[in-house]
Parts: sequence; structure tokens; C-alpha cells
Amino acid sequence: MTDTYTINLTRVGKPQKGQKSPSSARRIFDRVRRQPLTVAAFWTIVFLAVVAIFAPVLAPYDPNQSDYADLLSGPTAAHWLGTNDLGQDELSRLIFGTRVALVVALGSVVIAALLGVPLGLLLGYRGGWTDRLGSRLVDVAQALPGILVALAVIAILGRSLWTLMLAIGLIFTMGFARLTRAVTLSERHKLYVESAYVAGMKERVIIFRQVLPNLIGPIIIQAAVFFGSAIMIESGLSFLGVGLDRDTPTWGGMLSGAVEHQAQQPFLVFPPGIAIVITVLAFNFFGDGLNDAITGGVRKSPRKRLTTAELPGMSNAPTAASATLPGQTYSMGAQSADDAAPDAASPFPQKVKEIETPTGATEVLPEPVPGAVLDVRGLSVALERPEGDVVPLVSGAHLAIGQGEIVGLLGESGSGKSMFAKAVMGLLPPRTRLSAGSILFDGTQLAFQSQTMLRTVRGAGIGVVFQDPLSALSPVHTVGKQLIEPLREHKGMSKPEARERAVELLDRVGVTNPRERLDHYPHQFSGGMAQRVAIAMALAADPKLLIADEATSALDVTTQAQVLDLIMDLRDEYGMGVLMITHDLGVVAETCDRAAIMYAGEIVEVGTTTDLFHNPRHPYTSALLAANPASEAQVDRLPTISGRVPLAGEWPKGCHFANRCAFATDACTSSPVPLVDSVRCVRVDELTLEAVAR
Ligand SMILES: Nc1ncnc2c1ncn2[C@@H]1O[C@H](COP(=O)(O)OP(=O)(O)OP(=O)(O)O)[C@@H](O)[C@H]1O
Repeated sequence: MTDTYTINLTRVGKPQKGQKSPSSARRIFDRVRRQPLTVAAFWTIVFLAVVAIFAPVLAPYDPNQSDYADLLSGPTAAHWLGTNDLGQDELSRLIFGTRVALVVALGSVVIAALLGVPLGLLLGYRGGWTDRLGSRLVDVAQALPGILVALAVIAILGRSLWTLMLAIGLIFTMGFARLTRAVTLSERHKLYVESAYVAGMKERVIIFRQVLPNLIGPIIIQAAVFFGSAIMIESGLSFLGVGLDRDTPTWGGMLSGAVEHQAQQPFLVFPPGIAIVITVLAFNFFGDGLNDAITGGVRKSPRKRLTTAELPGMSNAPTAASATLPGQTYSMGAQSADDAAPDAASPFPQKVKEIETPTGATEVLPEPVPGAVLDVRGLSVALERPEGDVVPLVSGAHLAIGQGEIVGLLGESGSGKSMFAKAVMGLLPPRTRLSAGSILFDGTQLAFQSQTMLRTVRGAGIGVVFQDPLSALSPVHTVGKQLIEPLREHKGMSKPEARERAVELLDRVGVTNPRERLDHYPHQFSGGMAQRVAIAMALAADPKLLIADEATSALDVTTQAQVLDLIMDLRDEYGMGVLMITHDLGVVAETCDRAAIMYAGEIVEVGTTTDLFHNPRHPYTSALLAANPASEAQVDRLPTISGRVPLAGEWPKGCHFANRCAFATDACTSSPVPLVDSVRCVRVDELTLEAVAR
């Protein structure tokens, strides 16, 4: 269909999220009020609606009543807008025509939205081949001339109000589908969708209850624009004589009659012509104004982290690395393990004791850890590049977390920490996949399982807290709704029970006035409070494992310390294992029992926090500690680690850290280095590495 309509998606993308929140609605209302054209358009639409509703009262005559003594008259005292060739009152027909125009436009836009929005949601959310195939079909349908589609529908189904609405609705369906798909594509990358995924919500629930409410803004704007276009198309079809029959007063029909008798009564073209122009302009101006008002708002960005609080053995500054690291971004892979792992379809069989990692190191697999909440062995993640080559992002990582244990995963940006966590959660982004490994969660194998199975396990046993709580919570739902839904889904609680439990959870995480706060939206919480809410959500499932992914990086020092304290308290109370992903040595020092140091896709050292801080064995661990400005070592100039983490696909053949390591020899670069006795360094026994931070 050739009719194309554009809305500024990039600008619409963010602010429409606040649509339902009272303050955002107020902001939008204030902006609309400052646009005189939009206000005028709004009142015109209100006027048209009033005319349509009260047509029988307002019209001076029955629109089909003929006065054969007064044919084709111009404006007179009896007929203010004259009469047509049958002596029918033009004003009355114009008034009733308003009703037909609005009803047909409303019906067709509703039909188009009902068909197009779910289609766009499905394509945008599913992605992959569903999207590719579906989008091509949508493009083909959109390329068909709309008026021909409408004529074909009318020819097949006959002329009636419903047929007309369906015919026009089909023209706009693909417009809605394209818009919804585009916005969904960007929405599905948001953390609140990922949080819902981890909370184990069903795809249908996420699409319609989480994603859809965030699309309401652009859909309303699009509907307003389509409304005007629908009126124009309806008038066009009636003008051509293929719309409604002549007994039904329509503006297009009036225009058609007026053109026929233009020579006798030229005035007749003006009333329907002006009505069409004014109505179409009103809807277009209103849609544009609404778009501008909504897109004028900017969502609050996550707060910049300040410095770390005073931590054991450290002063109050953050690590050099963490101070400059960007916030993490996530995207959600819609692929299931079935389509994600074509060449490595299962975890290691029990009898396998040794593996070859993607980097070529022959590695002895650690024995499964009995009673561990999470036991990851030989986990590898690969990226399939568009050019067709496959590069490893994580290579042969082993990590176990016991009940009630907090284990840090520490490393510079790009080292693979998030990929590791996403692989555990089964949420790898598109084009990345688990290529090898075993992920035992509470004794259940998660590697290479279907998304359905993963959803059940995740929702019931794994909680996740992300860096930016305001992105991790849906902006259009109250926190109560977001807490209550997983409780009902996973715990089978009734609504009142779930509400009570939600109050308890908010109370437990330190949200004051929890009962009232249930009805508040995320933006009404401060960063620290929102993170507490996110923790409460993670706790809703009574998780055995909590993944805290940079959970305190966006918070100020005091709040950071409070949230860390809360996590530690909850660990004690719930006995859950915690995977604490961080750049921050201070966070590890304060909270973690053990930590794994990650570098360029590999875990290079694992140990107790005390051992790592006091007796680092890998040169990278040592260098990280030395580069920590919070270290107590009195130096004039802070040592830095020169160079940068090699990008995926550019890892050196031997030790990944060799080109930045002060101790590297030929032995380090000649062949891949396996993890032996918890350290990945060929010279570990020779080197006596000093702990810089104590
Ligand atoms: N969606 C993605 N698609 C492809 N490659 C990715 C994607 N996300 C990350 N990578 C790559 O995977 C590697 C590991 O990234 P990852 O995000 O896991 O690092 P990280 O240690 O968590 O870093 P940060 O602390 O900055 O989040 C990097 O080389 C990165 O470029």
C-alpha cells in the first residue's frame, strides 16, 4: 500500500514510557497547552465529536427529507447551506456526514490497530527469522496501493459501514505493524523486559503487559494521524461512488453530487470540501502536536556513581577502572537454546574430565561441587559475526557458588563478565550462543535447555539486580503491579495474598510506607529506593541465587554502602548464593567471600577475597590491585595497566594478558595457558607477587 506515514521513532522511543505516570501526563498536557495550533486542533476535534454525537438534535432537517420545490438552492434563511439536486438540506447532511466520517474513521483505525499492533509486537519481540520473514511480507502488503485494496474488499464483501471500516482498516494495518515492530525492537532491549524474563514471566505476559503499555504513546500519535487519513479515504471512496449508498449522508457523497451540478450551483462544493480539509488538518495537527509534546521529555539518566564508601583496608576513592567505565547495556536474545547451539547441543557428560577451550588450552575440568547453588564448568560463549566467522567471547570458565556465599566476578570492561552471567541466565544476546559448558543450578542442568525450561527454573530460583534500577523496572506499571505479578505467577498466590507479600518484601528491603508505595511508579523513587524495589522484585521468587550485575555502580557512596549491606543481610536471611559482578575492588573487599578475576574472556584467578588481596598470584590480579587508587600504598603516581583488554577475535595465542604483563616471557606467548590450581599463569610458581592493597 502506497500510503506512508512517518513518526519520529528515535525521539518517540524514550519519553512515551512516562505516558501513564501522572507527572509525565501533566508535562505533556503543559506542553500541548503551549502549542496554539494543537489546542485549536483539539477543540476542533471536540467540536466535531459533539456535532457527530448530537447530530439528530443539531440538524434542522432529516438529512434524507426532500423539498422538491427548492432544488439546488444556494444558502437561504430556510437552508443555511442550500439544498442539493433532491432538495435535501445540505447543512443537515453535513452534520450527519460528520457522524459517518468519524464513525468510519474510528472503526477503521481500531480495526487496523487490533490487527497491526499484535503483528508488530510479535515481529519486534521475536526477532530472528520470524521478523525477517514477517517484515518482508509487511513491506509487500504496504507496497500495494491502498485504494485498490479497499476497492477489492468492497467488491468482495459489498457496500456497508462495516465493509468500509474493514477496507480502510486494512490500509492502515501495516502502518501500525511497522511502527509497533520498530518500537518493540528497541523496547525489548530494555532492562525491565530482561528483568521480567528472568522473573520467569511468560512471553505472552511480557509482550502484552510489559512491552505494550510502553508503546501506547506512539500508537496514539499514529492513530491520530491515521484518523485524518481515514476520513480522507472514506470521502474519496464515497466520492467515487463505491463508499456508502446515497441515502447515507457522507461528505464524499455530497462532494460528488456537488461536482455533478457545479454548473447550476457552484456553492455546493464548499461545505463538504471545507469540512474534509478542516477535519483532516485538525487530526494531523493534533497528532503532530502530541508527538512533539511527548517527545519533548527526556527520561532521567542513571545517576553517575561517585566514590566508594570507606572500605576495609582502603581509602574512599573508587578504582580507576570503575570510575571511567560506561554503564552496562543489555539486550535480550530471543533465541532458544535449541536454535542457539547447533554445534554443541549438550553439556559435558560426567565422564569427561578434560576439555579443550575455544582458545586451545587443554583444561582439567574441576569436579562438580556438591551442594553448590551454582556450579559452572567449562563455560564458553561464542559470537557469530555477520561475516560468518565465529569468535569466542568467553572461554572455558569455571566458577562455583555455595549456599550463602557471595562470589565476586571482577575485571575490566569487555572482559566477559556480563556474557558469563547472561549465559547462566540463558539470556545471551542475538548472534551470541553458549558454545560449551555445564551450568548446574541447584543440581539442575541449565546449559542447552529450552527457554521454557529455563524460564521455570529462573523464575523460581534466580533473582537478578541490574545497574540501573529505573531501567530494570517497567516505567508504566506501579511497583506493586510489578511485584505482585511474579508472586501470583510463581507462588500461585491470590491477589490479596500477593499484595500482602509485596508489602512485606518492600518493608524488608527498607522501603518506608510500603503499603502506599505499592501504588507508586518507579520514577517516584530515588535511585537507592528504586534499587531496593528491584531487590524486592528479585526476592519475590525466594531465589537461591542472586545475580547482582553492577548493582551499586549507579548509586552514591552512602546508598551504595546501604544496598551492599542489604544484600549481605538478605544473603544471611535467605541463605542464597550471590554472584556479585563488579569493576570495583572495594565492593569485592567489602562483600565477597571469594572472587574470580576475569580477563579477555578467561577467568585468570579464583580465590578467597583475603588471598586475592593479600597474596595475588596472577600478574593481572596484582596489577589491578596496584592500579586501585584506594590502595594504601604510598606512591607519587598511581601505576596503571598500560594497553587495553584485547577485543574478542584479537586474543593472543598464549596468555591473553602477556602483552601487558611485566613478567611475560616467550613461554607465555607460545601456547594457550590452562587454569591450574585456580591460576592461569605459566610462571605462577616463579613469581612472588606482592599484594599492594591490604
Ligand atoms: N551484544 C553483543 N554482541 C556481540 N558482542 C558483544 C555483545 N555484548 C558484548 N559483546 C562483546 O563480548 C565481550 C565481553 O563483553 P561483556 O559485556 O561480557 O564484558 P564485561 O566484562 O561485562 O564488560 P562491562 O563491565 O563493560 O560490562 C566484549 O568483547 C564485547 O565487545
